[in-house]
Amino acid sequence: MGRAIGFVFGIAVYAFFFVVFLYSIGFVGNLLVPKTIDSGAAGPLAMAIIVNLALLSLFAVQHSVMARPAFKRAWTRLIPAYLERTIYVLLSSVVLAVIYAFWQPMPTVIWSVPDGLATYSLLALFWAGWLIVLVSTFLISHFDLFGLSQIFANLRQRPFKGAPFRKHLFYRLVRHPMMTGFMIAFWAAPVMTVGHLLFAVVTTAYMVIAVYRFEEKDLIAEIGDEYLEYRKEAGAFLPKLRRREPASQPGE
Ligand SMILES: C[S@@+](CC[C@H](N)C(=O)[O-])C[C@H]1O[C@@H](n2cnc3c(N)ncnc32)[C@H](O)[C@@H]1O
Repeated sequence: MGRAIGFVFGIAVYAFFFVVFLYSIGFVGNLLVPKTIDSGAAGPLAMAIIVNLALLSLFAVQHSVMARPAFKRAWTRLIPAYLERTIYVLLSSVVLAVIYAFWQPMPTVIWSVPDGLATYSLLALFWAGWLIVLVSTFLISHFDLFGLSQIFANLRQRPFKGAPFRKHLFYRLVRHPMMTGFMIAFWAAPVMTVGHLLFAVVTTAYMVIAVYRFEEKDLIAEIGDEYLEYRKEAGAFLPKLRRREPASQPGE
């Protein structure tokens, strides 16, 4: 009975996450959803900056603290281990929903590209960014990342074996394609307002810090030399430029 409830809870959390993910696209892209990054009446600028920075900090703290191995070890003494990822996904989604609900618009326009090719190119980049994010989750293991494999293994009373370390497709070129996708989606805006720029700058800074300060340290501790070698082969967010080998001379 407990296992079935855990399974239904995990599925419900995944459905909630997916709605929040779709809302994120609308929020950042000013598309379809009722509240977007630029919608609503603007209040005092200083207050908007304080509120928005507090909201983004809330996400950074929740997302980074709960992902640390030491936190997970302590946390899983209080909750069933198979629900750890599900609860992480739930709280991350709730914090994102809070950000979208309380975000303060800062509508001064920084840039606005002319209609036509420039706008279409940025919109294509915007959608490409989100697609890279989604595809990357499947390249690692979508169902592990969002807790579904864990609740399914528990339902079947099987041990959960996490996904192996991956170095294929996007991950052959860059070590953090999901973050690259987010960065593209956040910066590729035909109309960039002060609020949107604040969001793009802070989230990009957070992703760079979180990757170098936390995620890669954990990966090196877990995988060791293989990850250190991988760092030489693939760039963090952009593919490495490879120097062409000089053509060998006759007789060499
Ligand atoms: C939200 S994902 C982001 C992955 C990566 N930073 C990216 O941007 O594509 C974070 C999880 O992916 C795992 N991860 C990172 N690189 C991986 C790889 N190459 N293969 C398998 N798992 C990986 C980390 O251990 C962490 O649990």
